[in-house]
Amino acid sequence: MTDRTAQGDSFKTRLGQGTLQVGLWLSLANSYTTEICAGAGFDWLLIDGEHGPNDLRSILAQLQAVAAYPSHPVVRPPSGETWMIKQLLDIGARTLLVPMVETAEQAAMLVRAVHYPPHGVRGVGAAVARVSGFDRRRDYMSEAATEICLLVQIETRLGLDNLEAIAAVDGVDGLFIGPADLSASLGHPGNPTAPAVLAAIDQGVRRIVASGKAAGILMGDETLARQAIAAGACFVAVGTDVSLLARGSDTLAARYGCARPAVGTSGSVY
Ligand SMILES: O=C(O)C(=O)C[C@H](O)[C@@H](O)CO
Repeated sequence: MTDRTAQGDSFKTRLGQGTLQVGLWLSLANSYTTEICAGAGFDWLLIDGEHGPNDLRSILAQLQAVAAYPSHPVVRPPSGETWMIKQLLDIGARTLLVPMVETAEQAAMLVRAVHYPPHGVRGVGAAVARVSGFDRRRDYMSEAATEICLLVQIETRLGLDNLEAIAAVDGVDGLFIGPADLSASLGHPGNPTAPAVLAAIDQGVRRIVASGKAAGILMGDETLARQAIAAGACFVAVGTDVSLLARGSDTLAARYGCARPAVGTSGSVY
């Protein structure tokens, strides 16, 4: 697998240094479009198994497609189930973004899920898995702990309340604010740009940075993305494959007068 870990320049290393890394969100669940996006040069690419129609095999195909490029793949499972995490790590995901983390206890369970005993509960099967190069990497078991990067999503009122306790969990490498879910949890569903939500996002990013952990976010609006970066966010997804295709095709259709009118009035930041 291609990664910059060997050169001491991995996504995880740069995360620890607070170096800005710009990403793209991939929800199309397709290795062909993922490869197109990998060629664009983003620092990282989020393969979304929570809301994108992915399964283990489609995530595997996308990891294989990205491997030829320097962009670092981050995989989001639908939830933080231990068995899902084991399967994703075995197919070669090094960095996971787990949605809906609300307590320190939940974060500690996730840390245990990504590590082998005695520090965790990850099942041992790397010898037959892609992550070890099918046992051609004999040092995988001893190196896994330093390579794996665990990111958790803060996207509810309870998660915000417990932010410092979650950040204090050893083994959590970064905390990522989810504006869509957070806006719903704060009483503004479908409106992540409501002033109260934007204030909570700004405060959340600053609290994560103050905790010493890396802060991340998805923000497709450039002004808001740059505000998050100014507040200290260092892994920032700035758009989605879906919106690039949808807005690009809308725009082209409109130029020839065949666009369908948009429905509804609420704006999206994605
Ligand atoms: O809550 C959020 O925002 C996220 O977690 C990202 C969304 O899931 C993303 O799919 C855009 O809606």
